[in-house]
Amino acid sequence: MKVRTSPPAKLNLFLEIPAKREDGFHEIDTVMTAIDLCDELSVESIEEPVVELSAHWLPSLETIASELAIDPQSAEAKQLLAIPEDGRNLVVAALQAFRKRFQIESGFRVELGKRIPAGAGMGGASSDAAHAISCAAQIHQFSSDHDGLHEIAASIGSDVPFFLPLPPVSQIASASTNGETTRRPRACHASGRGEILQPVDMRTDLFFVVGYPPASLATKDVYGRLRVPAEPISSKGFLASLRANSLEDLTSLMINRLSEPALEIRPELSELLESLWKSGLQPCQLTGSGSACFGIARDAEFAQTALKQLRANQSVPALWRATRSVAAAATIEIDPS
Ligand SMILES: C[C@](O)(CO)[C@H](O)COP(=O)(O)OP(=O)(O)OC[C@H]1O[C@@H](n2ccc(N)nc2=O)[C@H](O)[C@@H]1O
Ligand SMILES: Nc1ncnc2c1ncn2[C@@H]1O[C@H](COP(=O)(O)OP(=O)(O)OP(=O)(O)O)[C@@H](O)[C@H]1O
Repeated sequence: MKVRTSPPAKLNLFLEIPAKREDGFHEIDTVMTAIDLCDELSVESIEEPVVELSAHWLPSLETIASELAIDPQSAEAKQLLAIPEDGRNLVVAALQAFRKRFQIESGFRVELGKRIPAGAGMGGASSDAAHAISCAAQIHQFSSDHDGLHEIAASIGSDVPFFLPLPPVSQIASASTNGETTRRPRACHASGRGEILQPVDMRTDLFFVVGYPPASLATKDVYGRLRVPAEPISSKGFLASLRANSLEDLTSLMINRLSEPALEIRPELSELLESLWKSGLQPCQLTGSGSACFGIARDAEFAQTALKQLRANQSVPALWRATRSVAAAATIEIDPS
């Protein structure tokens, strides 16, 4: 059996880090939405007890390198655009964990088409891993509610559970019971290490322009430079504005506590942020641990206008994408071939 899905990227609209934990990770207080910038994943069951992955850029490595204004044969491109095909790829790690957990003898053959840049703070690898788990569950006829799926996801990475369907309401920590709860929301509040998820009722779509510069950032390095705030800001006010769809309030309430350490490592990100701001996309900020930055547009048309302007400005090369909020969890199609 072969199935297909399109793992989406995510943006952190709000990210505060209230504390460092004993286990070396940090407590986070974040609001994330998935966006319609998606990879393409196909997963097929095979008899051999292995996980085989082949990965490539969409539409091609050359096109992506040209947008980033780098030579596709250069060492820089090799470092920035490398996609591991072995156990370092979170898809392989997730499917191996799935086979081990459920004692599955057969293996998987996976094809991965990448559009989401890595080391971008857009959760691309995490989304691929979560969607691979959902595909494996579908192939082996596990319910998408199976407890084990969230456990496998959390063991692969802090951002991975966000991209699975949420557990039924009774299992969601302090879930709202007023009908706004859904298992495939466009936005979630995440706490703990990132695995305690609560859906957020976003009244309308949000529109964005996202920019990824020719520079990646390692999540570990960015957290490593963070100074935990003495007085963390709660996401409560931000969540209230998001529910009320009050874009003006969002401007003053948006925050990413990882911006400061990310900008210390990559000061050139300030130019990317400035160009987003100048094109009228406000508020704008870094997503996750960077290096991608985004700005909010008032509607889809404004996002397209800003996109054209940003692409015309050759002095700040980046993968610029106009995008909108979508559900994070997989919709899986059965491949008839
Ligand atoms: C920045 C965010 O993207 C915000 O959503 C996430 O917190 C990062 O999640 P992620 O990339 O899935 O991170 P992981 O792969 O679990 O961890 C990578 C490294 O980031 C740091 N890390 C990550 C998550 C967290 N809550 N606290 C941390 O301190 C740890 O040093 C860890 O070794
Ligand atoms: N499926 C995958 N696609 C691309 N890169 C992957 C994948 N799995 C593992 N990697 C490796 O993981 C590294 C970080 O990729 P990832 O997309 O997780 O970073 P990120 O954009 O910072 O996401 P996050 O916000 O989850 O930290 C890459 O440099 C790459 O070598």
